[in-house]
Amino acid sequence: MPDMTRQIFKVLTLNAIAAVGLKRLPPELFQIGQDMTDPDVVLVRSHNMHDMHIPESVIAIGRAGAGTNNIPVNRMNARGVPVFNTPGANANAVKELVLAGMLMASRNLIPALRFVDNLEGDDQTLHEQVEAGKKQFSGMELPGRTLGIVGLGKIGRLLADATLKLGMKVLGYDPKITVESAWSLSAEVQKAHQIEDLVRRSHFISLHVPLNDSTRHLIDHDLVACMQKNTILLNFSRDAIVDEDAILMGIENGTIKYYVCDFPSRKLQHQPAVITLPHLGASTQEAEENCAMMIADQIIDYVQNGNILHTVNFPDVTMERESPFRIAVANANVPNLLGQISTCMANAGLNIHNMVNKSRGEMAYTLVDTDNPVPAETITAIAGISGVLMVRYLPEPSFKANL
Ligand SMILES: NC(=O)c1ccc[n+]([C@@H]2O[C@H](COP(=O)([O-])OP(=O)(O)OC[C@H]3O[C@@H](n4cnc5c(N)ncnc54)[C@H](O)[C@@H]3O)[C@@H](O)[C@H]2O)c1
Ligand SMILES: O=C(O)[C@H](O)COP(=O)(O)O
Repeated sequence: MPDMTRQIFKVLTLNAIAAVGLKRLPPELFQIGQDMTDPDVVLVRSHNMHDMHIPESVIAIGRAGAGTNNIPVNRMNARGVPVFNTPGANANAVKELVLAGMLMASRNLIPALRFVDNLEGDDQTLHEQVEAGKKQFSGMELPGRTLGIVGLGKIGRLLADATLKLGMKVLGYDPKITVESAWSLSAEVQKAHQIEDLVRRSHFISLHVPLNDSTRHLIDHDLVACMQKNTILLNFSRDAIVDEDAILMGIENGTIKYYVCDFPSRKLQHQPAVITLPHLGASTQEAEENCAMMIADQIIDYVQNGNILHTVNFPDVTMERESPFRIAVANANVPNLLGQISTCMANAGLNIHNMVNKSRGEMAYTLVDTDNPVPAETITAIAGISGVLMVRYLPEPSFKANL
């Protein structure tokens, strides 16, 4: 059970988080460092946390970015620790880099640059070689071409809007599309019912799905075999969304003209038809600052009020403060747990002022405001209920001093 008398929360940063975000964490409440023992909160970007010991003191992990495949979310589920991320905060940066990737590929810009770099002789000779050599880099234009977007979330939708404005036809595939995404998706995006259908009909294919068990090697030999000749495939999601052997086979047999991605690997290095960037998708000042500010605000609200917005393992649960006394409970989503929590509170003679309970998959989360202070024994009793994963008592600061 977290230490409820703690006045200062220790924040361990595993990557550089933009200063403008860290500054939002009030110094009277948060102590921030890269080398922090027993942290309460971990802030991270792409640092791989899978092999890391995550101390029992941790009550939240904040990913300043979108992908959480570098975080052991299942392990955190078992401990009732929410894993926050910042959906959309870096989406424009990725969209712009995908557009750059499409243009680099459609106009053969990388081999063209290499060609110019290797020219020798005086200006006159250079000029002659340029005019004689440029035809090998003749490209194609985007209007009228079809872009297939796999994953119509924050990035996929922005990319759809931008490419429609460039005159492209856009096909979309997303069997798990959210209601919010569907509402904000342009009506001009045509729906592909199967990914094979999208792949067959697209000149460009761009991947914008999270990496998980169902998307690992989504682009495999079978799907590459469905592609048109000279397809341009863009992957700014994660390396393992594609089977690199299938990509290299597709390049060899002329199915894939370019594979443009953000994830270098030994297999892909020095392949002329592969354009690899060093994981630059979210590396703009704007995206880094947006992510840092968003994650800081979410963490402050969670630490102080128990409110949860934008995690990958908890339901969104927020409740306005109407009373100074609040408990937050993360528990397994099984019958009768709420009843047992209420019983503990009734046993202490506590009147419930307001309460909200939501579940997401196997995780449930409850906020309860009471009219009176919650005794330490009641918190201990709730923590002892089988299935309760984490309990926090969150009195408003002036009441906390009395704990
Ligand atoms: N290169 C970078 O620097 C960079 C930056 C940001 C995000 N990313 C990656 O891009 C991914 C997407 O980011 P986002 O902000 O758009 O996330 P998002 O959660 O807003 O969108 C992901 C979409 O993928 C859909 N999806 C899930 N499984 C699918 C499947 N099997 N087939 C088709 N669609 C599926 C979801 O329904 C959702 O709409 C992130 O998870 C991250 O891995 C990379
Ligand atoms: O998923 C993401 O948000 C991106 O991959 C960005 O990663 P980064 O924060 O390490 O640049």
